[in-house]
Amino acid sequence: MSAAGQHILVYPFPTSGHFIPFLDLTHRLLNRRLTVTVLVTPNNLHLLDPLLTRHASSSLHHLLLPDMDPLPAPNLPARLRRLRDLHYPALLQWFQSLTSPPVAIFSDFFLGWTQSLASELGLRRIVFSPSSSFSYSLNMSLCRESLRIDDPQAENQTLSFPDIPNSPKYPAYQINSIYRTYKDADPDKEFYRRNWLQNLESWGVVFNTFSDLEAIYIDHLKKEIMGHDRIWAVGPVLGDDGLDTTNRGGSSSVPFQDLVAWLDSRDDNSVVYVSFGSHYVLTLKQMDVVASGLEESGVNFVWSVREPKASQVSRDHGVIPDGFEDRVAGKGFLIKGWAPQLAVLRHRAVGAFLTHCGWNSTLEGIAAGVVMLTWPMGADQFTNTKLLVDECGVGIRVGESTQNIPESSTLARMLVESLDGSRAERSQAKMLSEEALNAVNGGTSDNDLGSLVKAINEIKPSTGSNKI
Ligand SMILES: O=c1ccn([C@@H]2O[C@H](COP(=O)(O)OP(=O)(O)O[C@H]3O[C@H](CO)[C@@H](O)[C@H](O)[C@H]3O)[C@@H](O)[C@H]2O)c(=O)[nH]1
Repeated sequence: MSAAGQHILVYPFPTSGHFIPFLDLTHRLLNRRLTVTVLVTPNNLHLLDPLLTRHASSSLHHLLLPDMDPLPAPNLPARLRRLRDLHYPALLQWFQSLTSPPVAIFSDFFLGWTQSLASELGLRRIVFSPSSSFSYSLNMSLCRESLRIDDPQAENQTLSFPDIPNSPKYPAYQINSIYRTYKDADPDKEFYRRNWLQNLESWGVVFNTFSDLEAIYIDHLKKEIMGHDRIWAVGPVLGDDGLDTTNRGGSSSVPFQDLVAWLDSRDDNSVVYVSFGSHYVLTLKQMDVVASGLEESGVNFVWSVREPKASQVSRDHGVIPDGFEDRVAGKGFLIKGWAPQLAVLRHRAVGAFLTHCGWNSTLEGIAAGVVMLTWPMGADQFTNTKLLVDECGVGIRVGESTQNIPESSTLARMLVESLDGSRAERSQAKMLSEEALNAVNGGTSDNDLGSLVKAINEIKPSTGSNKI
C-alpha cells in the first residue's frame, strides 16, 4: 500500500446543495489516501457520519466552527460576509497553532475570501465548484462586467454573453437575482463580486462535472479565464465507492424499505420523481399546478414536498391541496421532508424527473439516465436547463420560475409523454448516462481525480512566507 498523502483542509459552504457533493468528493480523496480535515458547522456535523464509518480516524478529521449567529442573514452576500468575519480569524489561529498544517485550502466557490487567508499563510487554495463550468463562466462574466439590471420593466430584455462558448443569451429574469436587485454601490453586492473574483487568483479549480458534458466550457476556462490547466473535472461525484446512499445528505423522512417496496411493485420507467431541491419552496400557484398536473396525468409518482422553514413562511407559500393524498392513493408516494433522492432516481421504475435543475439534481438525473422535465426557479438553474434541453437533448421544458407556469392540463400531458419509451430524449438519456458513469469508472473524471491528487501530493509544505 502506498504511503499516506498530504493533508488538506476541505471547507464546504454549509448548505445541502454545496455540502453533499463536496463530502462525496472528500470520500474519493480519502480513498486516494489524502489526509483531510473537514470544516463543519454544528448543524452539518451529522453529515460526516457516513464518512467517519468508512475512513480511519488518522486520515479524516474535522474542525468544528460555529455557524453564523442564529439571526437569518437578509441575503446571500450578507451571509457570506458574516461567515468570513467569523471564520477568517478562527482559521488563521487554527493554522498557526499546528506544527504541520494542511498544505492547501480546498474551499467552495462561495468562499473566495479564503484566497486571502491562503496567501497570508503561504498556502495553495483550490476552488470547489458544486455548479457547472458553464454557469461558473457566466458568473465570471457577470462579476467582471458588474451587470446592473434594476429596472423591473426590463425583465424581458435580452442579455448576450458573446465571450462564452455558444454565445448564450438570456432574458434578464433568468439571471441570478443577485445581479439584478442590488444597486451598484451596495456594499453586500460589492463584497459578493470581490469574493467571487478572488476565485480567479486560486491555484486550481475542481468541477463536479465531466468532460463529455462540458468540454467546451472547461476548455474556455483553462484558456480564456484562468490561463492554466489546473482545472479538474471529476464528476459526477455521487457518493459511490462504498458510501451508504440511503441517508445521503440526511436521513429519509419515510421508511426507506417502504419506499423501495412501493417502487419495486411498479414497471420499469413508469414513475416520475418530483423534487425542487433542498430549499426551494413552491408558491401556492406552482403547488396547485404540480398537484393538479400529477392528478390529471394519472402517472405513478414520488413527490418530495418541501415545507417552508420558519424564515420561508409567507402568505404565498404552497400547501398540498385538501384531499389530494386520498385522490392519488395508489398512484402517488409523498415524502414530506428529506427524500433519499439518489436511491429513488436510480431505481429501475423511475423513468422521468420533474426538477428545478439544481446542478446536483441535474447530474443525478443524467447519471440515472432519466428524462428531465425542467422547471428552473433561479440561481444557475436556467443555465443547467439550457444544457439539458438544447445541448444534450435529454430535457423537456415544462415551466420557468413564476414567469411561466404551465396549465395543469399541459403539465399532465408532458408527464405522460416523459414516460413514453419511444421519445428521443429517452434514448439520449441512456447514452448520456453511460458517458457519465464511464467518466467516473476509469474514464476522464477518474483521470482528472488522479491528476488532482498527484498535484496536491507534489505541493511543497509552506515555509510560513506569504509568497507561493
Ligand atoms: O429531499 C431531498 C432534497 C434534496 N436532496 C439532495 O440534495 C441535493 C440538492 O442539490 P441541487 O439539486 O443542486 O439543488 P439545491 O438544493 O437547490 O442546490 C443549490 O446549490 C446547487 C449547487 O451549487 C445549485 O446548482 C442550485 O441551483 C442551488 O439551489 C441533491 O444532491 C439531492 O439529491 C435529497 O437527497 N433529498
